[in-house]
Amino acid sequence: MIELADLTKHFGATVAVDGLSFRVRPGVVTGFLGPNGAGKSTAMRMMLDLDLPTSGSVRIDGRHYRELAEPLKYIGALLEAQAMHGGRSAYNNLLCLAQANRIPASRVGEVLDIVGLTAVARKKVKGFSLGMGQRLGIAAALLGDPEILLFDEPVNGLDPEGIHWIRNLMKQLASEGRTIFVSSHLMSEMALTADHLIVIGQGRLLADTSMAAFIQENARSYVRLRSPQRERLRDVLRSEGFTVIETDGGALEVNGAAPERLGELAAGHRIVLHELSVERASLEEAFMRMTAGAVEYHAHGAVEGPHPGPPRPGPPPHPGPPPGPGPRWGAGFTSRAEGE
Ligand SMILES: Nc1ncnc2c1ncn2[C@@H]1O[C@H](COP(=O)(O)OP(=O)(O)OP(=O)(O)O)[C@@H](O)[C@H]1O
Repeated sequence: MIELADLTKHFGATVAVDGLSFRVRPGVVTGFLGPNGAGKSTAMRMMLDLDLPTSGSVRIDGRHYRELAEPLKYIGALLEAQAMHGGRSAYNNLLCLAQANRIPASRVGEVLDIVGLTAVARKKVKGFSLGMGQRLGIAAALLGDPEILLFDEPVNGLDPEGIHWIRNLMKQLASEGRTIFVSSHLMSEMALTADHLIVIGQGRLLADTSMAAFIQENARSYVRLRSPQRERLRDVLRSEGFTVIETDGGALEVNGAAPERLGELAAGHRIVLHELSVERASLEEAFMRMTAGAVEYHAHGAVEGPHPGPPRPGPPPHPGPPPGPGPRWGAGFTSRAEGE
């Protein structure tokens, strides 16, 4: 379990994380979403004691990171940039990490096996592909057999096979009762992986809910119908109590209806249908709608809710243009970011 209590981080005038409070629970994959610059990486870095909070706290199984005698045995992380020694082999990189954390050397072979790098264990890391590097980073995160794992953008730049592998690994780790917390900008992938979602915008909590509830509450599912007898169909549907939206493209959209019922109604009135399709609400649509008011930068008019409705109140505007992204440190668990 990870617990954030009123966690706040300022970088000069930039408020990167603003009073965040939530819990990440074991046994499920929890997705961490937010537009660029929302504060996801900063929050994750504070979970790992790589950035110091300006105020508030993070507890790992009830304790602060610094109170954990052997932190790698509690929490492992794959951050965006990995701090691996390119001139050393995969095996030696992990062995150094194991020795520094009093983890038996036998565990190195085990984690290399889990991530499928046994065959290249003695090869220098500088020759590794992006996918191999990600696998090695995950091996490092798994080294202490921790109950809690953080993954910051784990599928960035990976091919479909690599993405599939990481997805299944995270699900497997969660099914073992571990706490899995993962950030990603790939909505379709997140929709397949996460059971629960934490959504932030401009450093503040926007949602802490199940994947299903988030999509249901923030996006629309509807049935689309096309017919050469459009007006008749519309009148029949309305007389049956359905809410029908007429689109510019000539289709009819019906919210919250079973497609079977609509098809039977059309057949009962001898109305020809050219299309009867279900449009399921997507995580991407729900995310765009929820965060439309909370993006740090976006092209004019580029971010709009996918369907009409009152705009949601977003957090107040950002206090000012932030500096460029801060330096990224890997999962070496030793260095603090500059700029503090
Ligand atoms: N070391 C730093 N020094 C100064 N500002 C920083 C530093 N790290 C992050 N920031 C700023 O804090 C804010 C949050 O950044 P952060 O990287 O945590 O967001 P993010 O949600 O992970 O973004 P992305 O999705 O683009 O990776 C941004 O405005 C960023 O420019």
